[in-house]
Amino acid sequence: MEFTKTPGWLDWYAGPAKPRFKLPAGAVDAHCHVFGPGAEFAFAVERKYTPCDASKDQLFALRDQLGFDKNVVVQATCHGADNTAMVDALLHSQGKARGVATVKRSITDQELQTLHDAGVRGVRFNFVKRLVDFTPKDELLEIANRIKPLGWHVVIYFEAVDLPELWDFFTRLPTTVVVDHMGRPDVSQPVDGPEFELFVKFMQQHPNVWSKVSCPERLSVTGPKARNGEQNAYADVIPFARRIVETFPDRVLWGTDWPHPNLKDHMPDDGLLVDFIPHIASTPELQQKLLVDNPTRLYWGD
Ligand SMILES: O=C(O)c1cc(C(=O)O)oc(=O)c1
Repeated sequence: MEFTKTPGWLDWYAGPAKPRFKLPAGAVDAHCHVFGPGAEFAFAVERKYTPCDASKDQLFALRDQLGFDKNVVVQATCHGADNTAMVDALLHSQGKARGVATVKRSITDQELQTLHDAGVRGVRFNFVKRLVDFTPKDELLEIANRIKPLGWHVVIYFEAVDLPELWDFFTRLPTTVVVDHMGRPDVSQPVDGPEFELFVKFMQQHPNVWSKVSCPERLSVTGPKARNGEQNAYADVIPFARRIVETFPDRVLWGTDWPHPNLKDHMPDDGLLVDFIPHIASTPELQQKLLVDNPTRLYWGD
């Protein structure tokens, strides 16, 4: 099938810099996606955007260029609950990729087992209204209870302003819960202001909650952008990510978010995004946990 990209769509950055920061051996890019290719893996009818293609081979080339060992491929909303493209990436990764799927309550036990055998270790629940239609909470809770015996976790994506309303639901989830992109804080507010304090409290009170300290390019208001060799990109996000890494060193993950869906302003150079990591995990010990130990435990623990 032929697809026309959403107007204004920014394609991923070709030819990223070799990072100056040398990733530790066994490092995992724990949040990235594949898009299609649309001609092979059609985008979902219910999608809210139509991206450029971003294939598994292009993802694996990026992995090698940046110096990562492995990937966690998260089902992108443009593929809805059709996990075929993501699973195809896992199956062609030679054990170097795990996945997070989107499933509906109609999924059978056999289908769940097939996803598990391919390398899926979690499901994603999305509450960002511009990306997905609403799914009833009882359906999500039912799914969470069904994936728990497989040893999977739940990945949640939401905006910081919605945390109060979603709190009761999140805290009822029976599995490990991984928050995408630090719950999307408004980084123009103080790092010790009420909004981010609520997120810290969420993690403090619930030891099953982890966070990805990813997507500075989405959260930053002031920049500077990770382009043209910039070594001090997204300065306004650093205090937020650093606080989470230093307070919860054993419950944090990092990912590129390649191919960076729905960016409006600029497309980062993924090599320079890797150079952002030492600003938020400032010691070799914190880097080892963030990039190797935590993702390996969560995704390759079995
Ligand atoms: O903020 C976004 O637009 C976004 C979208 C998706 C997706 O469409 O799956 O995933 C992300 O991690 C972030």
